[in-house]
Amino acid sequence: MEAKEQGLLIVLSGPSGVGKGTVCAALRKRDVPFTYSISVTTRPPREGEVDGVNYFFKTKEEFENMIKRDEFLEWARYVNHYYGTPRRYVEEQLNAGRDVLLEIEVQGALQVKKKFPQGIFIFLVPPSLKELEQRIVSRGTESRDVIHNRMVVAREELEMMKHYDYVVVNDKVELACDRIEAIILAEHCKRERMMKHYITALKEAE
Ligand SMILES: Nc1nc2c(ncn2[C@@H]2O[C@H](COP(=O)(O)OP(=O)(O)O)[C@@H](O)[C@H]2O)c(=O)[nH]1
Ligand SMILES: Nc1ncnc2c1ncn2[C@@H]1O[C@H](COP(=O)(O)OP(=O)(O)O)[C@@H](O)[C@H]1O
Repeated sequence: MEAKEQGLLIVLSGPSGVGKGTVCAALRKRDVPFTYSISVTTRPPREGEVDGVNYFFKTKEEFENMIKRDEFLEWARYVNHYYGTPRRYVEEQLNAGRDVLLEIEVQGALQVKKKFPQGIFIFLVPPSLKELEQRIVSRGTESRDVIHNRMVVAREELEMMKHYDYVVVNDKVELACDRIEAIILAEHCKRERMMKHYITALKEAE
């Protein structure tokens, strides 16, 4: 008898500059078998970002047409730009039994929680707010004004931690990855998930 698991929807959020991108890149190197959803955004590409790899970069009009056609699982406006998760790819991957990781901000995560209450919601936090600002400054991709706006939003976002199932401190990247891997491993072993599959498998074997 084989207990085949369904894919898990994993949502990772956290304030700008906390290290979401860095931690996801480190998880990729570990060959953790996630499917990473690629978001659509109206934000201009940063140096080194590639269309279709980091994001699908679209105009405001293109984005708004995608909203009208109901092509997003969730979407939000964040610091003057639109960001959204294309629905179809995520649904296909979950149905194929693959875990899908969404790296999205809080408003979008709350929309996903309504549609997928069984999702796993992880909030990445910095060791301190001072360290957070330093990371955004040292990344060197944002102007002083944008950094100020992002710090204002970051303070509000930290309040939203209460909507998440898990909080992971990104003190050291490898430790943060260990924690995320541990959470996902444990979630795969959850009794209610396993029981559902065993009951299905038992019924099929009857
Ligand atoms: N709701 C939503 N947020 C997204 C999506 N893609 C990225 N984001 C979030 O948008 C915020 C800004 O992303 P970005 O401009 O790449 O900056 P950075 O993540 O701070 O480096 C981050 O909190 C991302 O997690 C998406 O598809 N939907
Ligand atoms: N654990 C960490 N310790 C020190 N610096 C980090 C850590 N995680 C990320 N950084 C640095 O912080 C900056 C912001 O990280 P990034 O992944 O771009 O954040 P986000 O995607 O959350 O906006 C980058 O310069 C990155 O190298």
